Amino acid sequence: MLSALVIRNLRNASKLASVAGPNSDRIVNIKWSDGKTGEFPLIWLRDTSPDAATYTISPAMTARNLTMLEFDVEQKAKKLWIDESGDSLKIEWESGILSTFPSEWLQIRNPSDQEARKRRRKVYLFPEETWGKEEIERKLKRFSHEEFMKNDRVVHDFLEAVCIDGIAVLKGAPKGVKGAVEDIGERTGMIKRTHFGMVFEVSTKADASNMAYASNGGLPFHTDFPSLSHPPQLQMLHMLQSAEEGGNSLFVDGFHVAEQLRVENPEVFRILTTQSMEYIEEGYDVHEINGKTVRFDYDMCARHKVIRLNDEGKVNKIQFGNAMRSWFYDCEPREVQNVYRAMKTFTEHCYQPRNVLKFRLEDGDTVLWANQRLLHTRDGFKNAPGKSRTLTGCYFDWDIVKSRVRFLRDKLSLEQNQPSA
Ligand SMILES: C[N+](C)(C)CCCC(=O)O
Ligand SMILES: O=C(O)CCC(=O)C(=O)O
Ligand SMILES: [Fe+2]
Repeated sequence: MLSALVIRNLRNASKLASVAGPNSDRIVNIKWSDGKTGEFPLIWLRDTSPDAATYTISPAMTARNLTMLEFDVEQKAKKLWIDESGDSLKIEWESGILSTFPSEWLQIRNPSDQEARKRRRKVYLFPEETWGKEEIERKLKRFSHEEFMKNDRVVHDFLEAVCIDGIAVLKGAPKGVKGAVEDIGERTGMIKRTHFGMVFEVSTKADASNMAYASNGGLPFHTDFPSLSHPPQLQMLHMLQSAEEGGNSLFVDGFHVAEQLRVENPEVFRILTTQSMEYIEEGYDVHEINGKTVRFDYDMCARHKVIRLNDEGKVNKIQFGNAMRSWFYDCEPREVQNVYRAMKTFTEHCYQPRNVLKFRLEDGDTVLWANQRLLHTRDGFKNAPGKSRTLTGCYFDWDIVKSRVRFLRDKLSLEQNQPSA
């Protein structure tokens, strides 16, 4: 939707000076009075025309009315001109439709402006930098739980920090009171349910369904659920009862470790980005769903590369968990030794002091992080008599979290808000 901010900026947009074309490539050339220029494909102008015949824009929906089956991709303009005030480009199409493109509308979307394209790419909320210990200790963002619960701006800033830094902290929820995870979940969007329930509890339990529940020992660095083909993209933990000693939280930026390996150990990087690992998770978990205690049996199996690259060769996913790693290596037997060497080197990098963020969650603190980027763990702990270390937690997926960030940018007319249509 057009936010108040865009409307405000519209009044400040520089004037349109001239329009020429379309040329033989069906490009319309535009000049602004400040000297800026723009190349706009004619068919794109027809397709994105901000008028009610082209788009349905209501509070409940933003959607294109045109169908590709009926859309004439060769259609022509009858007439193109800049209105007298210089505020907008007008196009009258062969079909009779009249389009009006305000100057600011064209500036924001200018396809030949690299800055405009760069600005648009920020809408995906991808991280721009990875971190080591020093960087994250300097920039880790912490917010008040109470403020998060009542102030939308804090929800925005907290979730934005998680998108960019991969981790952020909420401090000081009422101590020892259950429900903080559910409350934060509601402010964030939709909790992602797993075979451990909507909200899980981490404490030492009999018949433990997971290593985190099995003892008060430390755990190895891992991402949660390499056993799933689509592991949750974010994880949250809230401290209900901290240990008397130990039980610290440790995090490492797996994207950072991967970039280190790319430079410092290319052979290990090659193996981890090409050889997939299989993970299994077989057992059952007993938890409550809608007030009923249920036993959920599972036999999960999935395979991933420890480091996944996107089409441009950028690191975009990390999956590793030694407890669930299976026995199967889909490669020649003589290659297996080097696969183990690679996993070992990767793990050693995760533990290097230059990479590790370590802090203690106090009672009432919550941490939310990117589960397909950061590896996490805890160190061993000792409980005070009668006080068993207990956390609650849940998972989210990026679409929901990022949707909330964009929604709040629009609702609060923040500078980072971007148009949908
Ligand atoms: C924390 N818990 C038990 C809900 C899930 C752990 C998933 C994993 O160990 O990969
Ligand atoms: O006990 C902890 O602090 C974390 C345990 C863990 O790895 C998890 O809950 O996923
Ligand atoms: Fe975990």
